[in-house]
Amino acid sequence: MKQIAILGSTGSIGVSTLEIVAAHPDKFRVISLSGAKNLELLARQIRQFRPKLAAVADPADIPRLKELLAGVEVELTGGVEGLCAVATASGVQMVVAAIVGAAGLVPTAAAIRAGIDVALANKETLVTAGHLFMNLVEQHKVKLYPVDSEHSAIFQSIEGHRSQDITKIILTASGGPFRESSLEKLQTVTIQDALNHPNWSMGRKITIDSATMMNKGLEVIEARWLFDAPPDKISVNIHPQSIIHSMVEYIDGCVIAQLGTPDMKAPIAYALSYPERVSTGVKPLDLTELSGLTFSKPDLERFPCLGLAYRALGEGESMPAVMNAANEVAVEAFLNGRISYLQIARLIEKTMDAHQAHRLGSIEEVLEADQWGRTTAQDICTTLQTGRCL
Ligand SMILES: NC(=O)C1=CN([C@@H]2O[C@H](COP(=O)(O)OP(=O)(O)OC[C@H]3O[C@@H](n4cnc5c(N)ncnc54)[C@H](OP(=O)(O)O)[C@@H]3O)[C@@H](O)[C@H]2O)C=CC1
Ligand SMILES: CC(=O)[C@@H](O)[C@H](O)COP(=O)(O)O
Ligand SMILES: [Mn+2]
Repeated sequence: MKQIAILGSTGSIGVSTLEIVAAHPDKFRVISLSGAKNLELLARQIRQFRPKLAAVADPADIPRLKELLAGVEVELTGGVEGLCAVATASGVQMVVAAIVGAAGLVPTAAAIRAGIDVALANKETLVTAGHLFMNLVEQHKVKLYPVDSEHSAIFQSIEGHRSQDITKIILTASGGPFRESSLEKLQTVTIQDALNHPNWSMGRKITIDSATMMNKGLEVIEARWLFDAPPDKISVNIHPQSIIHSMVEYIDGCVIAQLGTPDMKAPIAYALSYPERVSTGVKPLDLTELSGLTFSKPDLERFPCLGLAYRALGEGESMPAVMNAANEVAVEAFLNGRISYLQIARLIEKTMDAHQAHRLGSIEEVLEADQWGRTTAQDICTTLQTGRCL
C-alpha cells in the first residue's frame, strides 16, 4: 500500500490521480490533500478519501472549509506552511506535485527535503529552479517520476538504455488549437478559441500554454533537467494526433517511442505504481482506427513562445524563472481579457529583454527572481494595455 499526498488535488491532474486511487484502494491510500479556491470539491474529496490532513492555499479559507466539513475528522491548515505540511505529513511515501505554476515550488522542495519521492506534474518547478531542484533530489536520494505525458514517454523510452547512446530527445507537440491559423487570424482569436485544445482536457493555464506553444517550451526545459540533456539534443515535432507522446533517438539510428490514447491517467498511474503497471481505464489504442500519424516542424514565427523558451534555456541562470513568471502573468492577463493572444509572447519577451540573468544559489533566490519577473511583467502589461507600446 503506497501512502500518498496530493498537492493540487482539486485540479485536472489531482482529480485524475484520485480516480486512479479510487480504482485501486488496495494499492494507494491518501494521507493528505491540498487545494486552493475550489473548496466544495476539496470538501467532497476529503469526505470520500478521508485524509488525516488537508490544506488550502489561503488560510482565510479555512473557516469556510471547516463549515463544509462539519462532522468530519480531519486536520485543516493553510498557506505555504500548510502546503508544506501536506507534502511532508507523517507516513507519506510519495507526493503528487500537481499545483499549477511556481506556487508548487516550495511545497515540492519540502517533500524532497523530507526524503519523500515525487510524482512531478508541476513542470514550472523544474523551469524555475531546475539545477537546484535536481541537486536536492540527488542530495536527499529521492526518486522523481515524471507525470507530464511527454516526459513519461521519454522515461519509458530510455528504460534499460545507456544515456551516452542517446542522440536526441524528440518531444511531440499537438500544435494546439491554432496549429493551422495564420498570423493574421491569430490577431483576433478569443479566450474560448484558445481554451479549445484539440486532444487534451486540462487546467486553463496549461491549455493556454499549449495554444501559445509555451507549454512545449516549458517541456523542453523540463526535459533538460529531468534527463540531463543539452538543449541542442532536445527537439520538438508537431504531431497533431497526440498518439506518440514522445520519442528517443539512439546512436544506431533506432527511435523508441511510447504511444497511447491521450489520457493523463496513464502517465499518472505509471508514476504512482512504478515499476509496476496498473489498470487505468484508458481506452486501448486501435491502430487500425487511426487515420494516420503525421509530423512537421514547429513554426517559430507564429509560435514565438517556443523560441523564447530555448532562449531562456540558453541564457540560463535566472532567465527561465523570469520567463516563467512573465508567462504566468501574461496568461492570467489574457484570461482576464486584459491583453490579446499575440500580446502574451510580446509581454514575455519584453520582460526577458529587461532582465539581466544572474546566478541563483537557493530556492529563496529563485523566489526573488520569480517576484521580479511578476512585477516587471505587470508593469509592462499595464503599458501594453494603455497602448503606449505594441
Ligand atoms: N492537466 C494536465 O493534463 C497536465 C498538467 N500538467 C501540469 O500539472 C500542473 C497542474 O495542472 P492542472 O491540473 O491542469 O491545473 P489546474 O488548474 O487544473 O489545477 C491546479 C491545482 O493547483 C491549485 N492551485 C492553484 N493555485 C494555487 C496556489 N497559488 N497555491 C496552491 N495551490 C494552487 C488548484 O486549486 P483550486 O482548483 O482549488 O483553485 C488546483 O488544485 C501544471 O503545472 C501543469 O503544467 C502537466 C501535464 C498535463
Ligand atoms: C497532456 C500533456 O502532457 C500536456 O502537456 C500536453 O502535452 C499538451 O499538449 P500540447 O502538445 O498541445 O502542448
Ligand atoms: Mn505535456
